[in-house]
Amino acid sequence: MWIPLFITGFWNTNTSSSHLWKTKYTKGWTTPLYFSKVDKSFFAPRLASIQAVQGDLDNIAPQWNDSSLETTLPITTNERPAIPRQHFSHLGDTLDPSLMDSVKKRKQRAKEEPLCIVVIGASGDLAKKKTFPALFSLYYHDLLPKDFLIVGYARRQMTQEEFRNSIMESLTCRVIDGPQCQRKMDEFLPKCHYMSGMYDRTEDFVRLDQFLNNFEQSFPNTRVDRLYYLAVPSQVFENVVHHVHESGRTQRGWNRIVMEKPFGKDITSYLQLRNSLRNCISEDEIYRIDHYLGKELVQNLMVLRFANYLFEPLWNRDHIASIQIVFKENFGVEGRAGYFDEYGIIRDIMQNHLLQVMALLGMEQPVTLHAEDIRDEKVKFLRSIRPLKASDFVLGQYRDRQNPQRSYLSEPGVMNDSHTPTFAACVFQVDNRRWSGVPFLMKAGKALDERKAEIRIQFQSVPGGLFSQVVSSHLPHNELVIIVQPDEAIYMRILSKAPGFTSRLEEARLNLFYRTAWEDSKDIPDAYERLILDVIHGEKSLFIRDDELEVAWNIFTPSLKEMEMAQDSWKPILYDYGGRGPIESDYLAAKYAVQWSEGD
Ligand SMILES: NC(=O)C1=CN([C@@H]2O[C@H](COP(=O)(O)OP(=O)(O)OC[C@H]3O[C@@H](n4cnc5c(N)ncnc54)[C@H](OP(=O)(O)O)[C@@H]3O)[C@@H](O)[C@H]2O)C=CC1
Ligand SMILES: O=C1O[C@H](COP(=O)(O)O)[C@@H](O)[C@H](O)[C@H]1O
Repeated sequence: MWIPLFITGFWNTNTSSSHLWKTKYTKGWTTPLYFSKVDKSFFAPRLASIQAVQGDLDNIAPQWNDSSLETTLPITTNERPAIPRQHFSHLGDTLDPSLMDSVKKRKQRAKEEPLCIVVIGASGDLAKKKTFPALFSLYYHDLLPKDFLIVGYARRQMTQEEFRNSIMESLTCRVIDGPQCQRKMDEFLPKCHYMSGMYDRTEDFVRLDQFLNNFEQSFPNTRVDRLYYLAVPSQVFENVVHHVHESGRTQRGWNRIVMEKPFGKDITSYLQLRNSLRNCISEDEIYRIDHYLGKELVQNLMVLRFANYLFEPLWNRDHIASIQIVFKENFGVEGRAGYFDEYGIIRDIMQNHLLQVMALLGMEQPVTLHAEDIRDEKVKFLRSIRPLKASDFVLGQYRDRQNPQRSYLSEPGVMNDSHTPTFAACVFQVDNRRWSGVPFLMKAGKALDERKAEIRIQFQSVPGGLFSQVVSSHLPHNELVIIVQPDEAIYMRILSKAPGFTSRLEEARLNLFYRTAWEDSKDIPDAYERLILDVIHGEKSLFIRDDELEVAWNIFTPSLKEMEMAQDSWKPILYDYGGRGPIESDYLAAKYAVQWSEGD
């Protein structure tokens, strides 16, 4: 049985949502969607969710009988649906009320318990650009506990005033509302303190502990929690965690430690780090952060795939020709050589952020939305990825011929002959039934032509030559494009007949631009806000489990070792600051009959 379902929307009629089933023809747009072999059990949950969007369940329910299913179902709205941001989690909420009860209780408790937040590496780029602004934003939105204290800790000497000035420079209010914002900043900054100390000196951590104890003592009859945020390179983790364990734990509440990626430099150093940390902290207390998992569009990947009927049947080797995951930044390392030169772009971006995105694109549907089920599926998928060889890569390093001071090699702290790549492109093969033969291409680079993170899913070419007289060359692939940042969007590139007396085919887009589709899209929280809040709530689904990391390092380690062993053969190709990166990355893609298609 084929059932046409018309979803009709328009902007300029008087029909209200209570006319939902009465209006058949309206101005505006009408999209017929055909489903085959469907029955009531297929439609019910989907209509319920269209419904939830409209908040009008009672109008649909009376129409819900077998005869209405066999006819056209016109759904009419008098405005573009404003889908609430929390819609999917709301559906999740109703799925498991007992779980939601415990989550609510945890959130409530977290709000009431005083909290000490210690940012280790507070003098650095991450702390300044992301951690403190996120903490401020949580404060601004009244999401931090009523009583809290923030301590920045690093080796650099700074006065309280210098420290507060340095974080003030990067605080902004997501929702601009002038005086309120300034007032909140004035309240927030005095709660931030700086302490200079070494990462390997017991006395310094004892001093830190005393400072935190003083705060705790103002709350004699309640639990007080501690959150340590490690905004330092991973070679420092072991020392810091050891000292926190020895002299920095509170006995009055929970202790949680957030660690930044990359965790280690390869499989050996990761396992060594993991084993050594296990002597000091439990898996429960560790939050391995990968902030790409907190980005709105990355969060939407599972919804897009599994809450829609449309994509999943096409989501495999029979229909998809290639997948590209691209990260570009239009600025260089800018003072972060202390960290970056040791790690390079593969460990900085690919092994974590982009691989996580790839896992969400490639994994099977999890059994439930619970953290462990999602992470189980990611691990299964990651295990199907063939380990990379050096020859799967093109490496690059930026230089600026006009302004040599901006070249990577001129960065303070970078060795004259550093081979650290600031650009890499590579191709993955996935050995499983769904993806065998589909190349997954990844590209990441600093100092390129623009700042962008995006995913492109290219579908197979249309078979047959129906349009060969209209289009001289091959029909272009349909492409699903997901712009993670900036200007979040999801759109589909399709072919369409140009309007008018012509039979010309032109590329067109089916668009979902967040900025115009959702009124509150300017209020999308930064990934770090979400993730830090999750740490405070003890919610782990967006954090990386240890076995995920182990597999991730297994994929990259063989290539990294090869590059290290034969450094001269794997010298990065120099590319111009502000350009597209080495042309060799185009040749790499061409080997798989793919063209990087960023930019349109
Ligand atoms: N910057 C960003 O946008 C992001 C960074 N990250 C991750 O955060 C971590 C820190 O990155 P970022 O802040 O950019 O790096 P920085 O180079 O700014 O380092 C942060 C701080 O760590 C200390 N530090 C740096 N290098 C060393 C070293 N070799 N040994 C000991 N201490 C060192 C310095 O503090 P001091 O000398 O004062 O002790 C520095 O201020 C990295 O793991 C990175 O992957 C993750 C997401 C985004
Ligand atoms: O983890 C990192 O991410 C940032 C980019 O983060 P984004 O949210 O601005 O895309 C990158 O600059 C940095 O090198 C890296 O460590």
